[in-house]
Amino acid sequence: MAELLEDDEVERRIPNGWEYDGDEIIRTYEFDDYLTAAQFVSDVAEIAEEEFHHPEITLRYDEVEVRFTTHDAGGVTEKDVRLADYCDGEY
Ligand SMILES: C[C@H](O)[C@H](O)[C@H]1CNC2=NC(N)=NC(=O)C2=N1
Repeated sequence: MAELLEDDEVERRIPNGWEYDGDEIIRTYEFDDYLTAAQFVSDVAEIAEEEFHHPEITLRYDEVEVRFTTHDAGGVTEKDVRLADYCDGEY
């Protein structure tokens, strides 16, 4: 099972634009329209399935909120930080 990262390591490792609330890392991506936002959700879902590590995603009219935590470990691990990078790459 993936090891939990210490708080200071999470803060240091998460990409710009991501926040850490102690249990999850969160980023809200902004879009010009709903369908572009929905396509981003689809792109993230594909990566999540490939990596078998799934975020909580909230799709709104012109933004998408992505939340990662590792349920099996009860907090943030290397997997979450890595997937955050992948999401930024799709944006
Ligand atoms: C059984 C367990 O749910 C699976 O191993 C995977 C599926 N996707 C997952 N996604 C996330 N975010 N955390 C997990 O611990 C996780 N576990």
